[in-house]
Amino acid sequence: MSSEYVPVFLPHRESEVKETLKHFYPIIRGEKGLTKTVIYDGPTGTGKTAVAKRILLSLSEHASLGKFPPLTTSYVNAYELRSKFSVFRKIGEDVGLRFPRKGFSTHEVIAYTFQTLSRSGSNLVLVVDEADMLVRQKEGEEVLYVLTRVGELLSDVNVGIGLIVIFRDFQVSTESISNVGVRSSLSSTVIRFNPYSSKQLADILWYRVEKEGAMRPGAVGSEVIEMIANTFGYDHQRGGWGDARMALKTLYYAALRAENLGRGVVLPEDVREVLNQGILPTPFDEEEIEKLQLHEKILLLAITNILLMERDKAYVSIGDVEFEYEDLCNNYGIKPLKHTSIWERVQVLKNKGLIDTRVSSMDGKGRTTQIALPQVPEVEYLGINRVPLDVLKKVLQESIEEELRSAH
Ligand SMILES: Nc1ncnc2c1ncn2[C@@H]1O[C@H](COP(=O)(O)OP(=O)(O)OP(=O)(O)O)[C@@H](O)[C@H]1O
Repeated sequence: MSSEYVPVFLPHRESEVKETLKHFYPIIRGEKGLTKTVIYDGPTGTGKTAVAKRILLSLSEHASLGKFPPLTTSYVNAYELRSKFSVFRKIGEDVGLRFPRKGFSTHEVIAYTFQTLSRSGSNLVLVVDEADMLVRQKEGEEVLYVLTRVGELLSDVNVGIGLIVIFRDFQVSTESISNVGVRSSLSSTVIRFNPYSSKQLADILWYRVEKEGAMRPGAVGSEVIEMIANTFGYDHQRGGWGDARMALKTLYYAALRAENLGRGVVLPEDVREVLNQGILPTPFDEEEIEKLQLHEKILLLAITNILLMERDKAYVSIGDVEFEYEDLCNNYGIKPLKHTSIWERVQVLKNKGLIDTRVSSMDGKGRTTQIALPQVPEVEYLGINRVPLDVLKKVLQESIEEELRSAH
């Protein structure tokens, strides 16, 4: 049930898998000297990463059995690897090379990596996840530039590259790309991942329970599955999240509750309790929060603290957030970041779907950025619509303290 798990079965995403493979066919067949790019675009929890990772796993399994010409696969997460050097070092590692942190230039890492692939006659299928982060910086644009033009940039290299670039909001992200070459190389095939309907979420939950063996057979019934699927399913008229991650996490927490109470069966009551306490039906997934960098956690805690103090407000100003953030840094005994870095981190949190921002004009005083936490979806039959701020606060505090402890 972990977000990191790559499911074997991906119901309702068969056509996306098929379309990607069709596009990559020349690369899989061993053709050299070309890059085939596919863009995945869609909101959070719609299966983009799961599909991409499943494709990598299947391709590398087939290649290792000798069913295809040699093929290397690689996955990079642009959010976790924030520099051009780290991205290419990870690709190099997946190719089987080891680069120390110091001593190699980015260009050398790129050259060695692709020369090694070329010499071994292998093609590369690469996933670049969370690319929204990448294209915000010039360095990030360069990553895509290099990947789409390896053949031109390195004359002694002859490889075929299949590239999946994953965006949460492709249109908005590409507007910020300044390099015309990068922009045109991304104007290729775009596969759109739509939010899941209730019916689709129910299938996904059933597959996870029965086919992937996440739970003991009989531990969960259709009432529970439908309750969760209906809560998070997307509908054209009603809207909704359509997010499989939230649906799976809710089932997971409901099962944990049942287990803690010594019960072998998940009941609607467990689901209701999870939704009521707001343990998860928001993007505030503990696994996601753990992955944030220290200052992002502190910023999120600052936003949470202000919202807890001013419960009638939905939005807080970035100025207030900065004050609270500096106070927290002082309390934790660490140096706060400067204004522009804070701004960048706010964009990171926004990109991760952890906060919403809007720009408002303050009676002639100029424009200011306002920040909010996304709301829990309206769950009519439960009458809930609130963000679990105290839960979030506790998770953040524990995570920050743990990180500071382990740094000492
Ligand atoms: N069709 C599906 N079948 C089974 N599990 C799925 C399916 N779609 C998504 N999931 C599961 O839902 C969770 C979220 O999916 P995933 O991480 O792929 O979403 P995403 O679109 O990449 O989201 P994000 O933009 O937040 O990274 C994962 O645990 C994944 O395994």
